[in-house]
Amino acid sequence: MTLRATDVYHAYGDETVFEAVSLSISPGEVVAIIGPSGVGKSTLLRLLALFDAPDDGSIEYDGTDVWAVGDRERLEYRRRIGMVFQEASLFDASVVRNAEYGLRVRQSWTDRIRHELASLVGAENGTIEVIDALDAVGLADKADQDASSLSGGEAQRVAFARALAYEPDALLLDEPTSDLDPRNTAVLEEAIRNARDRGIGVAIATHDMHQAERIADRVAVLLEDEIIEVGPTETVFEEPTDERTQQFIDGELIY
Ligand SMILES: Nc1ncnc2c1ncn2[C@@H]1O[C@H](COP(=O)(O)OP(=O)(O)OP(=O)(O)O)[C@@H](O)[C@H]1O
Repeated sequence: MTLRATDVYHAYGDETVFEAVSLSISPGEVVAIIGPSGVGKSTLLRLLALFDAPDDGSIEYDGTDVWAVGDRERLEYRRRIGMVFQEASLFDASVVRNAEYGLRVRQSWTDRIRHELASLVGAENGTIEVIDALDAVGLADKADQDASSLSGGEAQRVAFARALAYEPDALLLDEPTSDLDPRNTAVLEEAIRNARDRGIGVAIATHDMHQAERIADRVAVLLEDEIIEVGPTETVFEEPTDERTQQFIDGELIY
């Protein structure tokens, strides 16, 4: 499913965040959104995830203006999106209970059928999708552990598994590794690549330029109310068309 923001204007009260932002995320690509703190990266992800409606412009999923359809249809679209925030925000329950939360919200099969199928393939502590998702972040062996006993990095990996478990069409990631050490970051980056390779479209807001270089297919630079540049990662980092992009990457553009 292709997500697209077209000429989106958004403000909080009198404070304009951006004027006319356009960005698309296609199936099977990772798009990194970079830019200074407070420029609106999280806001853009929230708009793409349908948490908030844009004040002007449109958000389209596969060409459908999702704020022009009814609430029920929009909810169906919303369920096709997985979102991961900077904070894992897990429930006080086991790892597997946390990881299966999104799936429960979306599920169309009964628990019993899912668990029966899971037990057929030897995944006794959860459904197939949940065990797969926990496996993708290297935590299948901790499925029955209390989430409260996890490290911050492991908790964030469970939050990613929770988003992955119900097989979303797109993943929107808001600085998901900003509090993580290099090892946990590497595990999540590998899981992001694998999700991309399975056809999931990924948008990630990040302050880590090296991370953007490592995992993004395209990079969008958000600055001064607009996206000043968007293009293939190598082009944006090696031969940016806007001199402010180079200044930002070099750390010379401070807001
Ligand atoms: N709920 C809100 N109410 C009012 N203002 C808000 C709200 N959320 C964000 N803002 C403001 O909108 C602007 C953009 O915030 P946003 O969090 O989208 O930026 P960001 O680029 O993600 O920042 P960071 O990199 O620090 O996470 C900021 O000036 C912020 O203070």
